[in-house]
Amino acid sequence: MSFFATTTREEQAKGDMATAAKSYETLEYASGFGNHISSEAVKGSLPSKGNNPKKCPYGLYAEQVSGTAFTAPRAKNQRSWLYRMRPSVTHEPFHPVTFTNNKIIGNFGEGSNNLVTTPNQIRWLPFDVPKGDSKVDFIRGMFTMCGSGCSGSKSGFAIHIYLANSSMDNTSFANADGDFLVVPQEGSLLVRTEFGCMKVKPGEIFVVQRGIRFSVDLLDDVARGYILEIFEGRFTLPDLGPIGANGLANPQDFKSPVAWFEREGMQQSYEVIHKMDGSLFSAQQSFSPYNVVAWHGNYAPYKYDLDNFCPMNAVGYDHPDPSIFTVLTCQSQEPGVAVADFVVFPPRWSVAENTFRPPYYHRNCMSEFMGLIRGEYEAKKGGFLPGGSSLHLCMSPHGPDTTTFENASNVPGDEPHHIGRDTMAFMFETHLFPKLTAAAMAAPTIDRDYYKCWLGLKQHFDLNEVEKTILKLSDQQNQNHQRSSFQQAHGSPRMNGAGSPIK
Ligand SMILES: O=C(O)Cc1cc(O)ccc1O
Ligand SMILES: [Fe+2]
Repeated sequence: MSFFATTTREEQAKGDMATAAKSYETLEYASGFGNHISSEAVKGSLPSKGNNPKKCPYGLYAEQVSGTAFTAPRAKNQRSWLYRMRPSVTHEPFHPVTFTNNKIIGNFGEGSNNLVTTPNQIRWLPFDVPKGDSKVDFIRGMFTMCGSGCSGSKSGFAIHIYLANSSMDNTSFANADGDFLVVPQEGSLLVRTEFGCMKVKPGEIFVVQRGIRFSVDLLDDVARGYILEIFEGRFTLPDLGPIGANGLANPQDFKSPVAWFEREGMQQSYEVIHKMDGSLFSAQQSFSPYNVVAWHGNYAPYKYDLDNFCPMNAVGYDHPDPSIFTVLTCQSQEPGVAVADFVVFPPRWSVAENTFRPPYYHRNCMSEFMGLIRGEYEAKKGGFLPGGSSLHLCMSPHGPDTTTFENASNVPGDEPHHIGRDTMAFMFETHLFPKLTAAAMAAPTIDRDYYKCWLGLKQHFDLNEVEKTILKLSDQQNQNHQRSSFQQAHGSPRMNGAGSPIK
C-alpha cells in the first residue's frame, strides 16, 4: 500500500474495474491471531508516547474502541486506539429504520414471536440472490434463520443469510449486538472497515467484532453467504490438547487490515446504520467513517482462508468426531462446551482401515447448522447444494443418506482416497437450542422431501439368516472343541513357527 493508502474504491468509482481488481490484489494485511498491531497509513500519525496526548499528530482525534470491559483480565482484554480525522460521535441523531421488515432478529427468548423449534431435520435449497432493478445490499439483503438467547442480555447467537446485488457504497454498518463471522459462498467482497480494507472471496471468512463500522462492497454481480453472530464471548482458536502446538487453523494465517482512509469520502455524506438489541437505527454524517489514519491495539477485524486449514484425521481406523475440524470456537462458561463452534469439512485424504468412512449416524446434544460453500458434502452427494443449508436440532437423528451408506459400506478394500479437492462444507454447532424464524420456516426453498433421503435405508439384519449363521458357527465351534479334546487325549501334532504340523 502506498504512503497515503489510496482506496481501491476510488478506482472502482471511476468504473475502472480492471485497475480496481488489480489493486485489491495488492491490499496488505497484518498477520496473526489476537495480536497487538500498530498500523499507520501516514508515517508518524501514531502518538510517539501514550494513547491520548494533548494534541495527536496531524491534528487527529484519539478514540478508543473497547471490545471488552475495561477491567477484563489481561489475557481477554481487547481494545484499540483509533487516530481519526473526526471522532465517530460527529453525526445527526439516530432514527429507527424499518426497511428490513423485522427480518433481522436479536431476541429468541421471552416475548419473541413466531419462532419455532422442531425435532424434524430441515434442509433448504440455495436462497435466490435478488434480481431485477431493485438494489439490495449486504444489510438490506440479510435475514435471520435461527438463533437462541437474546442480544439485549448478551447471551446466545443468531444465524443469518445475506443475499445482495449491490455494494453498500456510502452506507456503513456497526453491530452493537455482537460479533459477525461471515462465510461468503458466492461473490467476492471488498470489506471496508475503520481499520482498513479486506478482500474476501468465497472460501475465505471474515470476522467483524461488536461496534466496528464496516461496509461490504461487491466485486462480482451478486453475493450470497452465511453469518454467525455471537451475542456473547469471542471467537478464539480451539485448544489443541495432545495434537500439540500446531495444526488446524494456524494463527499466522489470520489477516487483519492495515490502516487506510477513504480519500474521496472525506467530504461525502454517509448513512451509518447501527444494530442494537436486534433493531436497526440510521444516522447521517457529513464525512466518511473510514477516516482512521492510524490505529493500534488488539481489537480489529480479520479474515482467514479456509484453504489454509491443516486437517488432522484418522490414520488408523474409525471416523473421528467433527470437532477435529474446528476453525474457531466461542466457548460458554462450561469448559469444552461452545456457544457456537465454526467447523469446516475441507479437502483431505480419507485413509482409515476397516471403517465406514462418511459421518456416522448420530444424535447430538449440540445442534448443527450446516452450509456448503462449494462442491459436494461427503454425507449427502445430492440435495445439499452450494448455498443451501441444513439444521439438525438437539438430538434429532441424522447421518449419511441411503446412497452414501450403501456405497461406503460396500467399498471393496481400504484404499486411501481423496474426498475431493473442490469441496468445502461447514457447520455452526451450538449447545443452545436454535429457534427458527418465520423467514426460515416459510422459505420457498425449504426442502419438504428431505426426510426421504433416509427412507431407503434397508434393514440388513435378517433374523433367519442370523440364526443360520449362529448355528453354523456353533457347529464349527463344537467340531473344533471335539478335535481339540481328541488332541488333548491323544497328543497334538507339533507345530512349526508358521502354524503347520511338523512331519
Ligand atoms: O452431521 C454432519 O454431517 C456433521 C458431522 C460430521 C461428522 O464427520 C461427524 C459428525 C457430524 O455431526
Ligand atoms: Fe451431525
